[in-house]
Amino acid sequence: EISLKYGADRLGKRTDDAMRKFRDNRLGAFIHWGLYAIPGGEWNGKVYNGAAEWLKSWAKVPADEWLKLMDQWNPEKFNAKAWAKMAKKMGVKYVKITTKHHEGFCLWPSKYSKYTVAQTPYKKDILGELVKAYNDEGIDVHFYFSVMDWSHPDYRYDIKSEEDAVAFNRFLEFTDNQLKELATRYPTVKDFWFDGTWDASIKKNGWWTAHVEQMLKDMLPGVTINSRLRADDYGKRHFDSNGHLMGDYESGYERRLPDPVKDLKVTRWDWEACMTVPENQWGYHKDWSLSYVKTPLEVLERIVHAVAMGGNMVVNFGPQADGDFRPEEKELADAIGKWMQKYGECIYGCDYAGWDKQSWGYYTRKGKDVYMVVFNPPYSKHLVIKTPKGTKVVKAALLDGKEVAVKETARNEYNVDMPAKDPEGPFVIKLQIEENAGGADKYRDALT
Ligand SMILES: C[C@@H]1N[C@@H](C(=O)NCc2ccccc2)[C@H](O)[C@@H]1O
Repeated sequence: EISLKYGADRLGKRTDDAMRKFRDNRLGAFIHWGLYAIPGGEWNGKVYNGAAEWLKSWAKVPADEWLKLMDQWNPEKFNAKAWAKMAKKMGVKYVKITTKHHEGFCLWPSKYSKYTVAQTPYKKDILGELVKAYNDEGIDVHFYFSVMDWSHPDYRYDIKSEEDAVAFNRFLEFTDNQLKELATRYPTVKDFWFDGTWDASIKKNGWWTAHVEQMLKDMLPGVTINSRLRADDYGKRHFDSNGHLMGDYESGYERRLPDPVKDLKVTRWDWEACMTVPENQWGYHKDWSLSYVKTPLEVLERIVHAVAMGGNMVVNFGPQADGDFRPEEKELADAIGKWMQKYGECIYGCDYAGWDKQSWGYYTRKGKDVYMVVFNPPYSKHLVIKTPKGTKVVKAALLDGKEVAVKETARNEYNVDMPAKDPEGPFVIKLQIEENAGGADKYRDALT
């Protein structure tokens, strides 16, 4: 191992209550809301099929012209309580809100910028309304914060001169001030999820990323920080030059998930994935026909896949400029919520089970309970289980208590019957197991 000043501060998972809550929450929602919701992917009559929150970049709009969108920011349908009720009904335990995206527009009245809600016709503190509304519903609030800020003249993509260094140091101080402002104004925030940290300018200032994590943890004990903030002494990001995870959880699974067989290494640390419903739209885009849009079932499978591998999943919502949600997102929240209402015990507080994945779906585990989450029922009507050495399946039952037959078919192998009544969708079987069950069995391995 090489010595690092700005590498990982800790080895292994955090075990304190705040991190346990982060982990046990498992299911979150992202809210990407900013000026980009106004044009919704269209600029000067041309619709761009790239990510809508990057329209400024695709259409090559100068910052001062883009920020004029503030004059149109007046979400007359915005109702923070309604947003919080929708999140509650979906069954999310936390919501990550874009306090400031790459465009630099702040959803809170920051005194360090003139590009905030305070300088729009809406005037009011949207972030403050949302933090209160979600917290009142018992939902944790996490802050998304983009370090890269296209509105700020001192932002630099790289440091190539003394002038760059002086300007960027001013920018880092501005960023510190905004982060302290957020931590002071909204002390119930539970997490900071940093984005826009991939540029050389940040990689050359690993010290600053370590300082930000420490600054926020000093101000808000227990707060969690994502790995995407961090760069070490050599510019290595997420994992330091010794291969140790920086921050409190890996945040590299954006619109992708680890392979349930080949990538089991992720079960050794905490991680959180985030996903879009279209192929790649975080902010509101007026035309979702431009890419594939995932069905609620496909979103659900990704949620279960993440939890089955010991991770969290954050599902993205891109509210309209008027402050309402598009019908597809309302329907999605409703469908996921209905499933979570019935089967959420296989998600909340659950983790990687350590059993070999089978084709019918995923295992999750909470203490002694192992859950089978079935997405692909087999023609055989039997769900094959292969247990770890010394583990026996004692009983299997649906969550309403109705037992399903379990038959031992070989050493550590079982057939679990499909329920008699077609569940008509992904369903859960809860297993009662016995571990470290020793003793001889009746099976004989083949001589080959
Ligand atoms: C969580 C997502 N991270 C931002 C993102 O993808 N940035 C990287 C990016 C790089 C190149 C083209 C588009 C976007 C997106 O805008 C979301 O905020």
